[in-house]
Amino acid sequence: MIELRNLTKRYGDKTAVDELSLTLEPGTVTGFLGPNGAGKSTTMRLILGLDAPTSGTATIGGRRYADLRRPLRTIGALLDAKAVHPGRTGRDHLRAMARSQDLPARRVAEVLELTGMTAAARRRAGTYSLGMSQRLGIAGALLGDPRVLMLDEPVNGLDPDGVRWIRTLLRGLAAEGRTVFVSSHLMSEMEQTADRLIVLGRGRLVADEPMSALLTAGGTVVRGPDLGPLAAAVEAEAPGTARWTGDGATSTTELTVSGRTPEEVGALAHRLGLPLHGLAPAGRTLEESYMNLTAESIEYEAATPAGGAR
Ligand SMILES: Nc1ncnc2c1ncn2[C@@H]1O[C@H](COP(=O)(O)OP(=O)(O)OP(=O)(O)O)[C@@H](O)[C@H]1O
Repeated sequence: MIELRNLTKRYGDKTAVDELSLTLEPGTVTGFLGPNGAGKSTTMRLILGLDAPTSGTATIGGRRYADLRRPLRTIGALLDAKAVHPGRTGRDHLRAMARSQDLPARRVAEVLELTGMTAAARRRAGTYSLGMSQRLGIAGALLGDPRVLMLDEPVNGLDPDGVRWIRTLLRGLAAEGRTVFVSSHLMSEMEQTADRLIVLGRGRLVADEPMSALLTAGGTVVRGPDLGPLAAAVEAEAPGTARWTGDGATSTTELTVSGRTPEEVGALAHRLGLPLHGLAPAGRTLEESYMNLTAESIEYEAATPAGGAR
């Protein structure tokens, strides 16, 4: 179990993590999402004691990382797959890790097998592709057979086969009663892997929900050639509930209206005499729910293309 209590990290006047309180439970895969710069990696570094919190605490099974005698037996982590000595073979890297934690050498062969890295184990890590480095990183995280796994973007660089493999692996680890905490930007992947989602925005908790709740989040997506009057009418009645969500690539605009059913939005469009091309409940995919949740907290946003929907 991982517990964060009012965890805060400031770099100068930048607050990377802001009063974050969470409990991550055994037996579940918890997904960690948020826009670039939201503070996900910083949170993970604070849990591993790689950075000191400005205030608040992060504990694993009730103890700070620094107080764990053999940390790899308690928590396995993958933060940066390329943080391996390039001149060392994958096997030597894992052997050194195993020795430092008094783990039996046979465990190295086991995790190499588990991650499909046996054949590449005698090659130098510097020659590995990103996907192979990710696998080696996961092998390292599993080495101590820990009850808690924490992985930062583990599917980054993996081929479709690898993506499916890690999904099955993480689900299996949670089914064994382990605590699995995993960040990703791949919504469709998270939708299939995580039981619970934690969304961070500008260092703060934006949402902490079971996946099932996020996938059935209310609201309506409406599409049509000219939804400006509809957006204005919705905003006049309930400010902050209408949001342009189309990509601006076609002449059809798309509006997401929170807190209203398709029937209500359809009736309003009818009263305004607006033609519609589509009307459907919102939040049916994780990506839609996520975009709604993080709209306010995106720091690094690309400009909408000229003539776009915004
Ligand atoms: N060592 C540091 N010194 C100064 N600022 C930092 C440092 N580490 C992180 N930050 C800042 O803290 C904020 C959070 O960064 P962090 O890397 O935790 O975000 P993230 O959610 O992991 O982003 P991404 O999805 O892009 O990986 C950013 O504004 C970042 O610039």
